[in-house]
Amino acid sequence: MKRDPQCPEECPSRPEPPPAPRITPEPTGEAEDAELKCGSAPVWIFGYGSLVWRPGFEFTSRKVGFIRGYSRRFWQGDTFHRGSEKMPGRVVTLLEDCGACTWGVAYEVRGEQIPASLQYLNMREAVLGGYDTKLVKFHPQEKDAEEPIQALVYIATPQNPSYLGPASEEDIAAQIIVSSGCAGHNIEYLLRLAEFMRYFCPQAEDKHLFSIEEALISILPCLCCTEESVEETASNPQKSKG
Ligand SMILES: N[C@@H](CCC(=O)N[C@@H](CS)C(=O)NCC(=O)O)C(=O)O
Repeated sequence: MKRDPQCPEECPSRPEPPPAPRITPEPTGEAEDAELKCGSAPVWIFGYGSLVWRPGFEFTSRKVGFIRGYSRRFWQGDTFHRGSEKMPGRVVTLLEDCGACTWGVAYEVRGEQIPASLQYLNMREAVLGGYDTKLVKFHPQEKDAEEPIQALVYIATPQNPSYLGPASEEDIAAQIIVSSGCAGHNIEYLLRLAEFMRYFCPQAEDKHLFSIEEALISILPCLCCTEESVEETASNPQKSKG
């Protein structure tokens, strides 16, 4: 399979850093509190799913780029944001995959933004979504970017109770079509991620993502028409089946 040109052919020589300790949003003491709030060091948060188009927290800057050694997969179930207990939706997580790359957005947070963003993401990703935190090396797409940036990433591992694991792209598309939750329809989640990749990372490959989008459009052909029809179908998929 052709690899993304940015990715190494062989596995990265150095193993990834150990998983980040679970970050408690409230600093433990005065010193930590002051450091977090007034510390000059920024924290970078890497998003590769809904975070690329709906971060939901304040940030100082953001960069498009990639992390090595992972593939993005719609293998995490979601019974809150894009699904329900009865009809879980499917959202993305990362699968360790030597030689692969996952493209997304890294957000720089500083000062007061740090505790606020971590508290918000702890609730959205960990408590409601079943994701764990890990530290990874983020490679900005700018050609003149020297060093990779250490970033925090939220990954749903197979051990979390909402993990669904592999399925055919057709079955994943069919599950997405019938799922919606508090944040909106699962169709919107898929299409906005595909739109982000086409617009901001046109050079990147993501066969899994675009195969699911293709399967979804073959089931709901109206989706390839206009933005309005996408909104319309996302809010009322039964009607668009004709
Ligand atoms: N951690 C990934 C995936 C995040 C994700 O999609 N998490 C779900 C939680 S189940 C979410 O935040 N959904 C909000 C939404 O769908 O708008 C990322 O960095 O983007």
